[in-house]
Amino acid sequence: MEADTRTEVVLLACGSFNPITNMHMRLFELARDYLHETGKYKVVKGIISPVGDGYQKKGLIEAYHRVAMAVLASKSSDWVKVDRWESEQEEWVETAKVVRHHHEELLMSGQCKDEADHVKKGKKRKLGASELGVSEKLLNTAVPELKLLCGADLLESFGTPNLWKEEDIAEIVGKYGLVCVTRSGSDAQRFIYQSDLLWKHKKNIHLVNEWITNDISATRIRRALRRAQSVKYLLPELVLEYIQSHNLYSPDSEEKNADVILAPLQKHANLSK
Ligand SMILES: Nc1ncnc2c1ncn2[C@@H]1O[C@H](COP(=O)(O)OP(=O)(O)OP(=O)(O)O)[C@@H](O)[C@H]1O
Ligand SMILES: NC(=O)c1ccc[n+]([C@@H]2O[C@H](COP(=O)(O)O)[C@@H](O)[C@H]2O)c1
Ligand SMILES: [Zn+2]
Repeated sequence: MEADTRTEVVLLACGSFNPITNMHMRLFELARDYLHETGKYKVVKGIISPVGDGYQKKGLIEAYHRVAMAVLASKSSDWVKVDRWESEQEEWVETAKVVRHHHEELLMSGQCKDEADHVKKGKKRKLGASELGVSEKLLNTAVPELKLLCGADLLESFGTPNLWKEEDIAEIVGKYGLVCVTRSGSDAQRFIYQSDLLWKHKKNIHLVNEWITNDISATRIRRALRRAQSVKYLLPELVLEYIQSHNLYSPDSEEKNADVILAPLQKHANLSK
């Protein structure tokens, strides 16, 4: 049998997930199909990372509810999991830092696996310098690549003044890579063409076309809920039951952070002063 030479990939999606929708789950499926069809990649895991309360977006309900709903949504997937780390940070964390955190986690788990393999095979001993070199090389080849998964609106938000730091964008697209799913109202291709930085790293930006267009948005779902309109079939049934049993999304909850400036805008505006 031929060895599988495809590069393993972990997909990380950052966002409010306020609440998580069927489209959020579909992003992962679309991205995986796309990467598999290139013949070069094998997607091994998807991570949903809900943003922390410190993001201070208007209408953003508590992280523990958003995480709980994401966990319920991920029950229907055997490869997409929720990670709480970002949601548990008191202050808002730049996405580049979140990506870095997960990359470190991947490196660590690679190390542990290596360590575990040695223990399993009764090889628990100190490695010599030359062996260490070999084992480090093995380690590097074994660690999957981490890519940020997003919709085209998030990519286009790179152009909003004071929202993203140039060096963060450069790190995300240059060092890790982006998988971006088309979204109606956005023109990702044109946006990449118009940005020198994104153009430079275009090989690292995978644009995925959603042919079965479906512009479900969390904002519209919250709006329908406030108006007591049905949102059935737009989000997982378990998520809908959770929303109903906890009475989430009311006119009051939509007013949360109404008078507050979004954390990245606050942070980066202060830096540029
Ligand atoms: N219908 C969609 N098509 C493509 N990408 C999407 C879609 N809905 C969400 N995304 C992507 O999912 C990620 C998380 O999005 P987010 O939590 O902001 O959801 P949203 O539906 O855009 O919510 P909101 O309306 O509150 O902004 C982002 O990268 C966003 O671009
Ligand atoms: N500079 C940055 O790192 C930066 C700026 C704006 C949004 N984001 C992230 O993008 C995502 C956007 O989510 P929303 O579309 O729900 O606002 C969040 O995860 C947020 O943390 C990152
Ligand atoms: Zn959004």
